Amino acid sequence: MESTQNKTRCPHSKKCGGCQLQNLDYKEQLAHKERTCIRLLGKFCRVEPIIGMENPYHYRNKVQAAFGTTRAGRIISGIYQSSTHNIVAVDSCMTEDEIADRIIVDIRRLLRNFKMTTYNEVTGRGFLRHVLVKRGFQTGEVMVVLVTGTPIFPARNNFTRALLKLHPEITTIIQNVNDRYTSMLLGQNEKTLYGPGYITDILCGLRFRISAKSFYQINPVQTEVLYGKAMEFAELTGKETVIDAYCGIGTIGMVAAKKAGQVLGVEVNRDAVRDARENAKLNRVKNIRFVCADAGNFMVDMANAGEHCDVLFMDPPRTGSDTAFLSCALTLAPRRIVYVSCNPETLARDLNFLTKRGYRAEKIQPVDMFPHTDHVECVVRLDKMN
Ligand SMILES: C[S@@+](CC[C@H](N)C(=O)[O-])C[C@H]1O[C@@H](n2cnc3c(N)ncnc32)[C@H](O)[C@@H]1O
Repeated sequence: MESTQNKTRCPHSKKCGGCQLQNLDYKEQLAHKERTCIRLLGKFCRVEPIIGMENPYHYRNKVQAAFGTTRAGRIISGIYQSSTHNIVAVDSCMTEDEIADRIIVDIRRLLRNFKMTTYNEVTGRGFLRHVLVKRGFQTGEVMVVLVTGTPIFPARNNFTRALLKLHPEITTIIQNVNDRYTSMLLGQNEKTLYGPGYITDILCGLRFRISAKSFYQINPVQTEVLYGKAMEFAELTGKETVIDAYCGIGTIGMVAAKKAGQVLGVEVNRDAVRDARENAKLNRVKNIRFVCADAGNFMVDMANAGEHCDVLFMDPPRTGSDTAFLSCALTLAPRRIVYVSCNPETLARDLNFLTKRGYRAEKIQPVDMFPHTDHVECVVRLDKMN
């Protein structure tokens, strides 16, 4: 009988805790996720077989590493041990982009060469806290964000030059200052040290600009599968008024705009909305506009103004949506809701609300966006009952 152990079992797994399913082979992981979806969502309608990846390794286009110094004075970089601020030294990870991992290792080496320090969260002293790397898998463009505890960057130009010499594939370098005692990775202030301050990537045939603080799906291969299902479920004919709620940089709305009358995107993150507006221009999409607002407040305003919507796409964060949003969605009464979710538990809660108030779940499609972890993405089609 074939072993159920994953052949590339990770040496850091016990301390890191990020890949909860890495001891199962990939087929078993998919079966496990499918069972979770059926347990949580099966009461709403049939759950389709999960769509997995052909190559479920190094799929993450966004990699972040915490930097610190051991008691012996050695600089380390890696991942926080789950639920702690202890850094587990990791140079490569089976889920992360390999180019991004190599850049982070070289930044660590450069710190030593430049005699630069790492930030100490307890004393509030020191320089480098985190490094964030984002790579456009289609374009090859690479963003490096150096998150520092202080705005003062002594050897800035020489450091930037040395990094670019080692990694000419880097297209932009940003310094982000985060001097607060917080678990948030990025601070408010950022300064572009090299390049345009953003990268672009191509998804579903469209080009998207991505800033440091904007959300972009971390597995672009499966995102195309996910969005493909979302569009299939929406069954747009070219005439509809569509809302893309929690729209990020406008990806779902822009794909939908090709087949809709008009699209309105709403997103709370200002940088993401700026990206979304630029993305509409970049792709010459004229039938879309974006509003920077809390999605719940936006829906209340839409409902109060008696606005109309045929199809509502919603893709909230892991916490799911809220009652203000869902109640006003009922008032707007779109004939179809396409709900994209990265958390089947909050999805079940929100489906419970909607299916008790006039909507029926017609299709549920799990997509594996996060191999080796226990996270699973789903797209659901809900139709309004007459
Ligand atoms: C899971 S992401 C989805 C983004 C986009 N649909 C995509 O596929 O790339 C959720 C987005 O919701 C935004 N968000 C979180 N809370 C929000 C709120 N209360 N109102 C509007 N947007 C919110 C986040 O900034 C993030 O961009």
